[in-house]
Amino acid sequence: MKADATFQAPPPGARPDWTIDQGWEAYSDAEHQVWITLYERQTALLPGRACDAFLRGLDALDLHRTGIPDFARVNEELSRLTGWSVVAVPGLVPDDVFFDHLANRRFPAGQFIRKPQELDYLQEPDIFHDVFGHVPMLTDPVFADYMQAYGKGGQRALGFGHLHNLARLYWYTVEFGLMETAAGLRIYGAGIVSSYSESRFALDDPSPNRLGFDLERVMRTPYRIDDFQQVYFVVPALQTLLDVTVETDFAPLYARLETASDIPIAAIEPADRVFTRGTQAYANAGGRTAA
Ligand SMILES: C[C@H](O)[C@H](O)[C@H]1CNc2nc(N)[nH]c(=O)c2N1
Ligand SMILES: N[C@@H](Cc1ccccc1)C(=O)O
Ligand SMILES: [Fe+2]
Repeated sequence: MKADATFQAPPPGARPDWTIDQGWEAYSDAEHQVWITLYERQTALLPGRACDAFLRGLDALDLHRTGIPDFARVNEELSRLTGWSVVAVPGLVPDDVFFDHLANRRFPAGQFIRKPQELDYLQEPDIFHDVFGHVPMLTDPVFADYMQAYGKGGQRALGFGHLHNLARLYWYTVEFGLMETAAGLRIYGAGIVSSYSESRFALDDPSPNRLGFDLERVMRTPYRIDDFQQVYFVVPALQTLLDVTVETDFAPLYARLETASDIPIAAIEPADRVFTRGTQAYANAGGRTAA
């Protein structure tokens, strides 16, 4: 289901808000096995790589090794912790629908799971990316508030015609964010923690730039949806991310962005705080199509 302008009505069987029943009883043994394989690979890799909030959330929700989690069970704990819940959707939903869910502390998660032959690369977010990647962070009170604020900000950005700028903020934080900690850089972005290869690449590979997070800078930086990122942005703490985004009125920022040029994806600007000056070797060699 592509969330493009030609398909804005919910598919047959979905509710007006695009949600569907998870239908947990209907997952096959093979589908549960895909979850278990992915879960075990990631949980072996993530201690020392994912941030504490993610690892704590993973423990708290007990997204068990025994198969695809039942949203009803996850929601008991999640709603108790931060008032968030997970709702099932058929795939990508239109932007306004997505933001309405977030603004009401509902996270729309794909109901389907990837096929065993596509463990490592997906076009559309499946239940593993959405639930394993995103939901643990929603147990953190600060991140929980950030996601809700983002949903409200999304509604506002649509009104200003600046969703493309706000989408970059989501991409470089919620999906591909890194955090600076006393123990070193850690991952909090869902696109990284749910990926076996990128959870190593994002922290260890000499190729990508790793730069300090700056709101306007991020909103001027395009991103890649087809391969590992060429730049990651590092926040000092989740609280800092929440504070700057909530305290900044984006309206004047959007107005400035009308005339500001995009920053080339691999560029380093004089004002950037540089954690890693990447070689860009991976991207320059052609990325995943060359590998
Ligand atoms: C910009 C916006 O955040 C993005 O395009 C939305 C659209 N619809 C979505 N729908 C689902 N199910 N999951 C998503 O992450 C998104 N992302
Ligand atoms: N402060 C933003 C809203 C927002 C908050 C948090 C994250 C993203 C956006 C605005 O004025 O539009
Ligand atoms: Fe995602």
